[in-house]
Amino acid sequence: MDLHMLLQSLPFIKAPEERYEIIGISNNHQKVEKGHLFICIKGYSFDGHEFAKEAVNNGAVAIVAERPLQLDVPVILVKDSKKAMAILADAFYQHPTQKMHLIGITGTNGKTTTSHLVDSIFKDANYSTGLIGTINIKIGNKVLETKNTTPDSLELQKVFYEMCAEKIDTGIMEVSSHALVQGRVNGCDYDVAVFTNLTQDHLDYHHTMEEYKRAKSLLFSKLGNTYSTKHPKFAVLNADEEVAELFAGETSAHIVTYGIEKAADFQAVSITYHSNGVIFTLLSPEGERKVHLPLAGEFNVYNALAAIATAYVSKVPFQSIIQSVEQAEGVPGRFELVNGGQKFAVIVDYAHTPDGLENVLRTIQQFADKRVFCVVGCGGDRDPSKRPLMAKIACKWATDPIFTSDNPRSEEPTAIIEDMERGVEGEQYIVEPDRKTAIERAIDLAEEGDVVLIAGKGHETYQIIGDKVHDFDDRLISLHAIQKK
Ligand SMILES: CC(=O)N[C@H]1[C@@H](OP(=O)(O)OP(=O)(O)OC[C@H]2O[C@@H](n3ccc(=O)[nH]c3=O)[C@H](O)[C@@H]2O)O[C@H](CO)[C@@H](O)[C@@H]1O[C@H](C)C(=O)N[C@@H](C)C(=O)N[C@H](CCC(=O)O)C(=O)O
Ligand SMILES: Nc1ncnc2c1ncn2[C@@H]1O[C@H](COP(=O)(O)OP(=O)(O)OP(=O)(O)O)[C@@H](O)[C@H]1O
Ligand SMILES: N[C@H](CCC[C@H](N)C(=O)O)C(=O)O
Ligand SMILES: [Mg+2]
Repeated sequence: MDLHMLLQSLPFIKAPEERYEIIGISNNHQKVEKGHLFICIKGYSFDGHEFAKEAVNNGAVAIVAERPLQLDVPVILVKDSKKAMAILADAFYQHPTQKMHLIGITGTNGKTTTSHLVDSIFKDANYSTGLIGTINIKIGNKVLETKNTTPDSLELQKVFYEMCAEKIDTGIMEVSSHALVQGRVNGCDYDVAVFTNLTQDHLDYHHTMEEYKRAKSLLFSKLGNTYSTKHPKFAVLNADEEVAELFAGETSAHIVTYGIEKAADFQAVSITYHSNGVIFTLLSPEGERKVHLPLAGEFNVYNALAAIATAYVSKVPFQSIIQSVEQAEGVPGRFELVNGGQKFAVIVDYAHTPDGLENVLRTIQQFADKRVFCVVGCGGDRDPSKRPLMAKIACKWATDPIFTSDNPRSEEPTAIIEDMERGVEGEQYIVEPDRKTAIERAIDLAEEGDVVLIAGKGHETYQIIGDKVHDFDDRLISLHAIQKK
């Protein structure tokens, strides 16, 4: 694309007089190829401006920067290069999200599960979908690995461009609070924005719940307020969450609600819980309907309601929605049962927040008749204030809590466990910092009728200790332990 044409998307920018053909955009100097535009981002760990020279050596023909740089190629100065990157990426990839139906899902817990439910509903109704989230990115049948739940604007718009090329009609994505604050989703033209819930997490980054709430609200405040040729827009909100009212007030989109406790457009009543699922009556604009959800736990009723409402406002036929929800498959690492022929249940679950852990343990309580083992740790370099809370919840709901490591990252594993122990004075628990040994211990101790919950890492196939990434999969390790037993 011609640089002049590309820069038209940024107002008040002085473009160089010469003409340059831009064949790609990069914000990492290692990914720069000949003919690229390099965007200097001042990040949390590095300052991209310091790599501008190397980017030029690697073939960059122009630079976008926040401060003047002495280089042999044109330097285009902007006030905020992260914001500029989102605008340029959207323009370079020809505004891909304006060409598809786009669904964004935010909230502390349930984004991955809800997005998978929405994805299968659309697929079952013969839509062609793209899915972006924690586990991976899917473009039709193609699967891409990803570092973040929500990629940066450059990667994101490129993925949407590829989706358009593959004739994907519906994009479904998880939108993290980090992404909202960092403008990774600027330029995304959402049709439906979905809110799951808000409970404590990420206070290391957002500092206060007020700030965290404000971050989440951005998905709704921006919905329907930007220029878009796609109408109508919908905000799908959890009526049982206090902040939903605030989000409703901030958007000009249509509001659709779902919930259990309060009256809502899509409400579940007469709920009965079983070990392998939930049966409820759905009250909806289409009338009353009994639903057999094959996923356990009240939290999955919320996820299913959010998915049903999202598909409904997207005009997927109601009959098809319900049929699909009733055949829902579990999401990897979410309440995933490990079966090695043993006489006790082993569940691997991605619960890594106080609310997530409490929900999953409460769900287990509904069917457990004997002991409940809970192997749990907390991630390093993440919100330390959730550590004592998660330990307390483990001791409240499990008969046999075992505190261990999650991904310690740069922190000392025993120091993280000490933080956890501050929440549980006088309680009975086992400490085993080595996660593999902790899992083996729980499985070794478990007897017929017991339940072993292995929480926190779900689908992850690695463990980060220091800056080393080791192969580690809770599901494989527990399966081997069962087989050894
Ligand atoms: C704290 C945080 O959010 N960091 C994110 C941020 O990185 P950053 O701005 O700090 O980038 P940086 O590493 O300082 O680099 C700055 C610039 O220099 C460039 N650079 C850097 C090094 C080099 O050798 N050459 C070079 O050109 C980089 O490409 C970049 O353009 O922007 C990057 C691109 O978007 C993200 O990958 C990165 O996520 C890190 C890996 C991370 O762990 N983030 C977590 C906290 C996160 O975002 N989590 C949420 C999910 C949370 C949830 O559960 O809800 C997520 O969406 O994943
Ligand atoms: N609606 C919900 N409310 C509360 N807890 C939930 C809900 N849905 C799932 N959980 C719990 O939270 C864990 C994570 O669920 P899921 O992966 O769907 O959330 P997420 O929002 O995508 O998380 P992340 O922010 O890490 O990507 C699950 O394993 C389960 O224990
Ligand atoms: N998206 C979350 C995932 C946490 C998963 C847990 N296993 C950990 O590493 O803390 C985060 O980055 O905070
Ligand atoms: Mg997720």
